[in-house]
Amino acid sequence: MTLPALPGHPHFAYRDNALFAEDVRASELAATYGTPLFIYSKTAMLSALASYQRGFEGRDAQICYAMKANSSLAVLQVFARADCGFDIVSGGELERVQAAGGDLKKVIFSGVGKTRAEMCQALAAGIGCFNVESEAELDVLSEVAVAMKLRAPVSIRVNPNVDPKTHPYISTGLKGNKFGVAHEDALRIYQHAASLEGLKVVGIDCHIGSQITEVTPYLDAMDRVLDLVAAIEAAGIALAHIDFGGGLGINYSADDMPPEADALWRQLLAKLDARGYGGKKLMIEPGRSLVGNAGICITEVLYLKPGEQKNFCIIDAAMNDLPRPAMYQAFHAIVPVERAATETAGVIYDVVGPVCESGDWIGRDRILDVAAGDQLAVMSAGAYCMSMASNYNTRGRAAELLVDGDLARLIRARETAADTFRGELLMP
Ligand SMILES: Cc1ncc(COP(=O)(O)O)c(C=O)c1O
Ligand SMILES: N[C@@H](CCCC[NH3+])C(=O)O
Repeated sequence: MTLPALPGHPHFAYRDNALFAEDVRASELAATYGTPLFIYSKTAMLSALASYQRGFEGRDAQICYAMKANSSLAVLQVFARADCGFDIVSGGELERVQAAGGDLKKVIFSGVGKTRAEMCQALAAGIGCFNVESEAELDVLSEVAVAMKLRAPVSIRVNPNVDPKTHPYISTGLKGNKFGVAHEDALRIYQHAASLEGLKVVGIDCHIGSQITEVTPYLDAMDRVLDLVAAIEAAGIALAHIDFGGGLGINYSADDMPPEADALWRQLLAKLDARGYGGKKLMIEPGRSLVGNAGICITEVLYLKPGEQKNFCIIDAAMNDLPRPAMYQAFHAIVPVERAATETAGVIYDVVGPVCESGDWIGRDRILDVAAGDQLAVMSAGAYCMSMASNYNTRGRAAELLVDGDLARLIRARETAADTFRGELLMP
């Protein structure tokens, strides 16, 4: 049996057949903290960030980490300390930025359904920009700001109608998606925004989708957005910044080969320069590409269940911990935490969790050489795993660790059952 290469994980590697997270042996962490267990590498996060920073060297650019990818406080702290802003989508995320010590002036607030209460909260906090997604939202935001005797800094999310060539559930910039305003309506809506008393137009933004592995959709979206910038500024509305969103993919397997962030931005900046907008302030909102390959989830094999059609490898992590396979048929590599010294043929398994749903699978048709009690690592689990985790089947959410060199720190305690029903009340 040929063991799969670890896709894109320089900070999670085997040493003498034992998987290490930076300089810490994963099996030792699992023995101390139990499973399922998320382990993040701080170095991996900072090196992913460094690729963007290299790409933007010498430019006026602000990286706003899209914290929906992983909003654990210690993860936010890593990015806040590295001078990042944050892209948020709820008042709850704003409170997380505050709790992690982030700079509120570097916060941008995206999302199609901001409530008045969230607008008040964000205005009072003094965030940097509201990325507004509809004309109706502009009117409400202006009203809320006027009532608070403030002016809300706004950018309007335009929908460039570009196919990002990714899973349909995570493409966002096509006609028919709920996000942003249509390209052809954008100028009129900007003129409306500029006329509202409670608003100050500061920028324009777009975000075309997630797990994008090609450069062309970005180049096309940039052209479409720059066409609008020209038209909006010709109408007398100045745009201080352009925000190109997030979306850059990671390599979950050898089939996904996205460009490096610095290489992507070299091409995008060349276009920006060629079109005469190289001096504009730039913003981006990367999520997955900063944290996705900086995390793994360690799980224990509970049972092996041979079957006529399928063999099942039942693990203690489930769709409530790792929802991406159930939601998008997403692929995560699954590898042994301690490899056998000699290779065997292995057996083909569907790797499934204990949740009562047929959709509760983590990997299909995986060749594994495992026994009950062994540990497996689900790779590329830093993004959209813990942040989308649930308590379905009254399963407490997993513990999380942050590793930095040979130091591992608990950054989230494992949830107990009592944690999951705190706040629930019995009838008198
Ligand atoms: C508005 C917005 N910005 C940024 C992101 C981050 O995307 P990604 O994690 O693909 O970089 C998303 C999620 O797709 C988003 O909806
Ligand atoms: N949750 C998705 C990405 C959604 C991006 C948010 N707009 C995923 O895991 O791939």
